[in-house]
Amino acid sequence: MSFSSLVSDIAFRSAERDEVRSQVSRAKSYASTAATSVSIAGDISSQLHGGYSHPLSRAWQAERQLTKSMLIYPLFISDQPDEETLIPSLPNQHRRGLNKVVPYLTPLVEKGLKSVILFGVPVAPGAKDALGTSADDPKGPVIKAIRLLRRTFPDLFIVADVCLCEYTSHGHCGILRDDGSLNNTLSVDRISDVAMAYATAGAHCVAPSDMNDGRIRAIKLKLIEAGIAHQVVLMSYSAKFSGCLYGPFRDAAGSCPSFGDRRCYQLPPGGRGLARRAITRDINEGADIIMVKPASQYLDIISDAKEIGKDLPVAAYQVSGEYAMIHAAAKAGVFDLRQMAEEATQGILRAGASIVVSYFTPEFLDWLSN
Ligand SMILES: NCc1[nH]cc(CCC(=O)O)c1CC(=O)O
Ligand SMILES: [Zn+2]
Ligand SMILES: [Zn+2]
Repeated sequence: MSFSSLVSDIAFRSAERDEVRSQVSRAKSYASTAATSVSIAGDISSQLHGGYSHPLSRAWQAERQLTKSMLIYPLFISDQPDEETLIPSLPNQHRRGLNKVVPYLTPLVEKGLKSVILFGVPVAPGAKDALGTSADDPKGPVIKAIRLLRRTFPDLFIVADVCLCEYTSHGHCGILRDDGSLNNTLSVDRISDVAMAYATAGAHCVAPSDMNDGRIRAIKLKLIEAGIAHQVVLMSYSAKFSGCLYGPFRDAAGSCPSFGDRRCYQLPPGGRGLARRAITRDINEGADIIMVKPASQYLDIISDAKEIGKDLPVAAYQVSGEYAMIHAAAKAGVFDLRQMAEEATQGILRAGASIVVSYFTPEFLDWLSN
């Protein structure tokens, strides 16, 4: 150290010491009058930095820390057993046939993967019709995958997404009337049959994402009637908003509607009140878990869900568009991928979720220690 820098260092230190001394004396005099003065007490409590000066004390600031058991990983199961196709708009994610799924999952399960959610992708010609018949085909990809995964990975928690859009020729999430609108009664009947087929095949959890009115009640009643309600979790996509964030998923699942859109059954992005009503309704109809989707654009809805359903776990689906956006921005040098993935997830947990459906799950298995 040169003489001049030593001098300035000493000067700095003594200035620092003076500052500390004056802080202490200020704090003492404030403390003696604190009982009578709110603003003075406020000055003492303005000293926050000490509370999070260590990595551990920083971690303690979060109500919930992400752990591997909070993550559900979405899988696209093709009806072509040997298929393994990269989905261009969904970085690093593939459509896989049954023969490719187990080799892919084995190392992930070893790293602590706890749960997957299954989406069927029928690509065989003629696999789609107006009623979505292939959704609960016992030889279809989802039912076969449920059985295979239960057998191969006894500790893996299997969620089956329940919807018709991947299986209908028109790509809508239910059965249509002649005028192209959803026939709610027929749709609910069909959706609840599909949920039952997945539950009987061994899914630990069925998750209807169709947004037809009354499907939670219908599914719960069928589960009760069949005597399996005690062993199947019913997770409702209660607050599912329409918008532009499902694009890559629709590429992956081939479920883009052939006409119209999903605005009549998915919620309008501004519909906070409607979301609250849907959440309340689904709780009353027997949902065990409430899901909000998308996640980062709807953090207020996640927090509403936690407030309305105090006694239920809340799940958030960080959807394909959110995931693709983070990848694109990271690639453009806007931020570091890992840091953003962690920050987005932290926001989702902070809002009130304790379950996160995320395409980042394989990365988190590497990044997390528990
Ligand atoms: N009912 C279909 C369904 N189930 C899950 C997603 C979206 C998941 C994602 O974007 O990652 C969708 C898309 C949609 O409603 O079009
Ligand atoms: Zn679906
Ligand atoms: Zn659907």
